[in-house]
Amino acid sequence: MPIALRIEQLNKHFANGKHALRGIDLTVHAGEMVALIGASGSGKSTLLRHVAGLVVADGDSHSLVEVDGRCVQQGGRIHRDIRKVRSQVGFVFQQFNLVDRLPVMMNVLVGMLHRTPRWRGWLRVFRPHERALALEALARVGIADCHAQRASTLSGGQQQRAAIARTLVQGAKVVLADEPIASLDPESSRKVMDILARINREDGSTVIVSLHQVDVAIKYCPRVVALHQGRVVYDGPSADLTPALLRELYGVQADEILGAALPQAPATAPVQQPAHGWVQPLAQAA
Ligand SMILES: Nc1ncnc2c1ncn2[C@@H]1O[C@H](COP(=O)(O)OP(=O)(O)OP(=O)(O)O)[C@@H](O)[C@H]1O
Repeated sequence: MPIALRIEQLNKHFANGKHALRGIDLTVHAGEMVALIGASGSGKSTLLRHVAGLVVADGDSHSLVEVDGRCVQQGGRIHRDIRKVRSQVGFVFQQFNLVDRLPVMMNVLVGMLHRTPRWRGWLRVFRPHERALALEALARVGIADCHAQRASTLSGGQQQRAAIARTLVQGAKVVLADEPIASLDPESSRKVMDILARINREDGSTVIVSLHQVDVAIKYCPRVVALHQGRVVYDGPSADLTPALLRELYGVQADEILGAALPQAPATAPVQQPAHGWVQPLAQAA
């Protein structure tokens, strides 16, 4: 399988001195569905934003981020052809990032702007076949009947599905979803996760989704990457992520990411080390 995402030696200090990412190395193959988990502040959003080229790594580093073989940023500098790479990367935000006052259809058509002449984007002139594609994308996410409504009139779950439809018309090979279900009710969350899984399965898109709760990650993603204080502390099969291992990796923070669905293991339960995947026990990572 070709490599969809390559991250090497990624370090990030913010201006306030916060060391948000610490030596991240990560390779994701095309067609994988990967969950990024970790407690609040562990660096999930920061990592995804580096992949999309929205945040730049430390300037003095030897860092590299490549998507689909193309450089996003290297050594703390965004690549000059970033627009080409960005067209391959769909970003789904926790807060949907739709334009409230515009119709749903127009919000979805925005995903096509990278391949339409600029004047058409300004004047919002889209061809019938482009509108048909947008409608098809809305049908795939189950909200075609809402296409003429203003985005602000949709429920949170519907807005998130519209945001996913936007990545569909974009033709993104890699979909980054940053806590896409964090502000949704359980039923809307299930629908959004089902849609992401379908895009991965049916279109072969690579999906990297950051999630707060490990039960959702295990249900939908064969591979989990766990962050703790800006480091990867686990990278392996989701099936091997037992509550006991999570407690070993996260200590008192484990309950935040365990979610309600997993049985509570006694804190003293022996930890089964998986055959592979356990990157660095917390005690050694500190
Ligand atoms: N622009 C910024 N300036 C300073 N510090 C930042 C900035 N963005 C993020 N941070 C800090 O970097 C760390 C990682 O933040 P990040 O948002 O990536 O975590 P997260 O795992 O996505 O958290 P959450 O699950 O709460 O969204 C946090 O300590 C956060 O406060």
